[in-house]
Amino acid sequence: MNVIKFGGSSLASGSQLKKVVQIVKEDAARKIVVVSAPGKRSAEDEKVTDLLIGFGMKALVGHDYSAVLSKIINRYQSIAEELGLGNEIIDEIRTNLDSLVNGNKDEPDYYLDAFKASGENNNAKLVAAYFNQEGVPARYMDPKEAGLVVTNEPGNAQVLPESYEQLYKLRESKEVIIFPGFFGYTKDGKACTFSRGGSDITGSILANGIKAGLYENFTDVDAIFAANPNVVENPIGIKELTYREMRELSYGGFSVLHDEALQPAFKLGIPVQIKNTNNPSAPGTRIMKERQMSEQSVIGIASSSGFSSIYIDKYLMNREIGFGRKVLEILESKGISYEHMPSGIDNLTIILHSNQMTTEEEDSLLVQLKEELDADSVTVERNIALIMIVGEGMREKMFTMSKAATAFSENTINIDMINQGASEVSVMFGIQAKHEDLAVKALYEAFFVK
Ligand SMILES: Nc1ncnc2c1ncn2[C@@H]1O[C@H](COP(=O)(O)OP(=O)(O)O)[C@@H](O)[C@H]1O
Ligand SMILES: N[C@@H](CC(=O)OP(=O)(O)O)C(=O)O
Repeated sequence: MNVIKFGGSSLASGSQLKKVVQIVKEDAARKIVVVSAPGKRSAEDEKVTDLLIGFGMKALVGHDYSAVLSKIINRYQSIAEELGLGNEIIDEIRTNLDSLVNGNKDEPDYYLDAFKASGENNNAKLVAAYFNQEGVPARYMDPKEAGLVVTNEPGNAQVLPESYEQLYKLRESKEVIIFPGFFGYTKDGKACTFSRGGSDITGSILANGIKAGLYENFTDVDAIFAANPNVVENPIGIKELTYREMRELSYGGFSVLHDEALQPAFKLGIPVQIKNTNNPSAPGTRIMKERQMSEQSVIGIASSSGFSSIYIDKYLMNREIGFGRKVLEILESKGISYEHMPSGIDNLTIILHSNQMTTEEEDSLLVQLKEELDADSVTVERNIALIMIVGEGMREKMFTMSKAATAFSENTINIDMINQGASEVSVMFGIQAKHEDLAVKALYEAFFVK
């Protein structure tokens, strides 16, 4: 039995949904279908989730939301009309959207999460109606009824372990199950979403819960490419990846699969297959425990921006017992998480997501670090991008670092930080964000073209 997830791009219009039903019909193992909210039909289009956030924000502060609400209803309506579905489903969606406004505004994060979750929830109902019309017996599944329980962290929910056992019973369904992605319910019954792009996580959780043979993730590209196709022209497609490689690449910026979406499948060794809804016969990319090794040491190059790098310098730091603990305690007291912390004898760099602080808060953090640590200097670099080169084969090949360093220097890109993960599956470079695309192109050229 397989779990099959369709992303927003695969559900953006009626013609996309026609492909989806065809794909599900082709393989009787495809019993659990996870759906996102309708995504973009073109580069300029808006995702229904983004429209819902706009709707929720306006409703929260009492502003006029009628225009954005009409846009949302029109998205569902145009899909329903294209598919020849009756008015019933649109009436149901309209009633649901109207009711969201009356949620509890005393808890703004949960209030907004109910809006966000409705995008996939209403779409799952629409997709189930369409499947039945097309002769595929299907049933919408409410995540609450299914027992998908999550932590009380709106916009960043984590699955609770008891969910897996509860979800196992979905195997018994005679009909194809249409399960809305992106959210679950807290123990006290509130809808709570995963982070953005989180329908991928739902698919993986369900794959674990029903002990699936395969988790198929359908999107709008033929494969996971060795570099972001929006940066590098015609990058090569990757046939196979290990879980570890994919984890590093999706963390590093390969937005095609959410970086939290591997763990549940990985725990049971369930392979994940990325496929293209618009070209389902393309083999796609398979992610699994082990892969066939090739001559190629590096398998992918990822990048992401929006980081700050705080540099702390103190003579004899290496001798000072508890120095690292003090640094981390200061971050913890401010509710700040850090991404990486490479260190030298007398210095330490902390890489963190810039969006955790305003510039003023960052300045006051620097003062606090300097004073409480009695540091010689504490400085910050903003607008840092992280570039990651990833590949299991890097452990054996000694020249990877020199090749990367040459690519940077030939393009006069200064490396602010280097961090080799303990797993030796990746190396990370911190550079000025303005050089991000150039760095990816240069590394792609060095490892895949030359
Ligand atoms: N290395 C990569 N390989 C493939 N796609 C990538 C990569 N990096 C970024 N992407 C982008 O990810 C997109 C697919 O992810 P997403 O938009 O979340 O799809 P969906 O709507 O199916 O959830 C692709 O269209 C592509 O632009
Ligand atoms: N619709 C949600 C969740 C999601 O996973 O969407 P998509 O599959 O289109 O990335 C979002 O936009 O964040």
